[in-house]
Amino acid sequence: MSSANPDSDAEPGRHRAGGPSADLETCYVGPMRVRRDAGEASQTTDRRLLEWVDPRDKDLRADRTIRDSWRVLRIQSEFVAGFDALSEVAEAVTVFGSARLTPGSADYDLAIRLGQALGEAGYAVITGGGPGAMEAANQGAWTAGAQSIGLNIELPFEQHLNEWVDVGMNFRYFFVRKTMFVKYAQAFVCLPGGFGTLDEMFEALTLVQTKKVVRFPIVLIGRDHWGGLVEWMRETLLAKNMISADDLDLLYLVDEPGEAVDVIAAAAAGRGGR
Ligand SMILES: C/C(=C\CNc1ncnc2c1ncn2[C@@H]1O[C@H](COP(=O)(O)O)[C@@H](O)[C@H]1O)CO
Repeated sequence: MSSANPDSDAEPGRHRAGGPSADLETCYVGPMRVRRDAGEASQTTDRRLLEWVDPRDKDLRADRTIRDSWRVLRIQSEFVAGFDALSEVAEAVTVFGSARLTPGSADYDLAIRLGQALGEAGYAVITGGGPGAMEAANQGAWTAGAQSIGLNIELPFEQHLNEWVDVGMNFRYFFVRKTMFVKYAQAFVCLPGGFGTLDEMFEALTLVQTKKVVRFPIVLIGRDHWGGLVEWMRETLLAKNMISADDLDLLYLVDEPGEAVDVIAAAAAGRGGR
């Protein structure tokens, strides 16, 4: 492996006796599918990008400069690939939600129904391409005959695009993937979820609050899950004047997929859409 190419550690052509070994993990490094041992696999591209380098070490600092310059090209190429893959997507809604939902649970079923309702309303559905809510929303979209898009991310463990995705891409960089979630959607719907979903929801919220994004609503589906958080925003953040009352209006709390579709359609109509 060239030291000037810090993220390309697939080492093609390395031979091992005895064929594929059980202690190797299959994972994706950007678009590449590779088999590596667990230690190597935990070294994701994002982790290498954000790795701390001791600033007291002059040689390490110099090495970092070269590596980061090279890295910019890879980031650039990931943007190009993402723009190319998604430029033909028509009207789309990005759906976020827990990777840990299990088939048969009420929230998983809600995610399927949401994907289907969005698809039947004519929207392509974009998800993180993983398991749980993502897989369920993709299933719903696929069942409705809508475009079902999955934007996966390199993680430190085995990771596959779910089987319901018909346009899929594996990203190395979190922030590149996040750009695609926003750029090709006209609304976000957040299903019940944990830290990942909260991160995505708050990023969307700050983009809208700061008017970096002006075109879309953020719908939180599942009052049981989201109601407490919105209440905390009102009782704590608003009460302490850390947000304004208008900011709370950026979030739409609903329970049913049909209500989410209505909010999105109304927002589209308000900005001269369909
Ligand atoms: C934890 C598990 C799988 C992880 N796989 C993921 N694949 C793709 N996208 C993911 C994954 N995990 C999180 N995300 C993104 O964050 C959101 C969900 O995070 P949460 O913490 O589960 O709420 C989701 O919208 C994705 O974009 C299965 O064991």
